[in-house]
Amino acid sequence: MASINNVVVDAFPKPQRARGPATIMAIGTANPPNLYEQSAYPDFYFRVTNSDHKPELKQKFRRLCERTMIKKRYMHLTEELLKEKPGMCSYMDTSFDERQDIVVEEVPRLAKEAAVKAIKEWGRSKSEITHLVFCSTSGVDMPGADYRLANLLGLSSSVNRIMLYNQACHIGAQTLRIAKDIAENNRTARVLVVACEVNTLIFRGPEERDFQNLVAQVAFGDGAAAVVVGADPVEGVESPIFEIMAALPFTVPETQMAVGGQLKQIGLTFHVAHQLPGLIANNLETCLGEAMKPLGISDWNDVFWVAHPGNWGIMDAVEAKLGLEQGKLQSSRHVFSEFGNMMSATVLFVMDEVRKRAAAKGAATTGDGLQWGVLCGFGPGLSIETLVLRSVPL
Ligand SMILES: CC(C)(COP(=O)(O)OP(=O)(O)OC[C@H]1O[C@@H](n2cnc3c(N)ncnc32)[C@H](O)[C@@H]1OP(=O)(O)O)[C@@H](O)C(=O)NCCC(=O)NCCSC(=O)CC(=O)O
Repeated sequence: MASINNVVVDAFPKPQRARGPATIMAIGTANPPNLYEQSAYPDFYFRVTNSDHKPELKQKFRRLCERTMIKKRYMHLTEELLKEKPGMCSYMDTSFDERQDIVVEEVPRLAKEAAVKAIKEWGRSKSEITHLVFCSTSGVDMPGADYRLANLLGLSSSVNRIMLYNQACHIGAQTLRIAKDIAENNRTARVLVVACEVNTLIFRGPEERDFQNLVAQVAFGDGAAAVVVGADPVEGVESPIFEIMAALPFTVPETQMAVGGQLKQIGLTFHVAHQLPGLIANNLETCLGEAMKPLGISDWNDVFWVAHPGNWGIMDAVEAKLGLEQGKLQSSRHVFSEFGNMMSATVLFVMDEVRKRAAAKGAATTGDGLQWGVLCGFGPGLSIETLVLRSVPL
């Protein structure tokens, strides 16, 4: 009986484990064409939501916009489009369906723009993409945005699709953790990781008593990022950018109220606790210590940083708590100020910025001249994702 079982088991193909670590081989990003200067946003927002009769609230909103330190954001929504959808401009009207109609189309469309760029940089045929790991906080659908994206790109009908909806910011780093597991356990796997956020669900009119809604309106921008991950790169064909040496998730106990949102008939509501910067900063060192233990690194200035920015206060708190030199979070601050918080896609934009900045200044490695780096994602849970990256020579 045992030998018959062995024959049956042997008949199935066994995935071959990779020799080396999962490697990031390409990064592509995309944003919608509509650019909003943060300094002009209060005028736009109060006009389209018919709220100009609330000058004090508008002044408060203007101060919040300034406090974010965001300069620009990109959004799918335009004044023309919003005029056709008055429910989305109100504070409390039932408007889920009209929001959903937009994101079902726009999330895969924007994702495709980023994915096409990543596949082009990767340099191999899209038919060689074996896995698609897609995350988005922008709506839900059946079949999902992963299905639509696979069709738009013309991926193989046997591509192994994974769709992660409604997780917010840390999921960008988490998709890389999932891709690492896939790539290292399947030597020939080539994983297209895509994070796409079209924050149409969050846009709502202002209301004096709802501070959390005002905060949600000042910070989020639309963006998509795509990354190709695989192990054992084919020499002369695939070019490594970063290797993913370790990936550690951590859920901070008793902090589920720190950040989160609810999908409702009025859209996606969002809340952030005032304590969030401190909570992240106070727990990050434990995560970094665990992740970096095999390397014996405990000075966080000895590594390059790819951190989800969250907001300006979070970056200030992390810098202060970990004693980071000014400039360590330069790429995070740059992406936040140029694009706003694009939730899951943001950390992948930061990774792109780190390698581009390194190349532009003639650094010795993709990690700003350093060998080792950390990639951090923060989101509801409170969830902290920590990845250890190794750069490659430039
Ligand atoms: C909006 C912010 C600039 C606010 O910054 P601060 O927290 O430092 O605000 P502050 O203390 O200076 O206060 C600014 C103004 O708000 C008022 N204010 C503060 N708290 C208030 C409250 N609970 N109710 C009413 N008003 C309040 C203050 O009195 C002040 O008003 P006045 O001006 O009248 O004096 C910042 O939180 C931000 O950039 N947020 C971006 C969104 C965000 O945090 N995203 C989540 C990141 S987490 C993430 O990315 C993970 C994920 O989402 O998954």
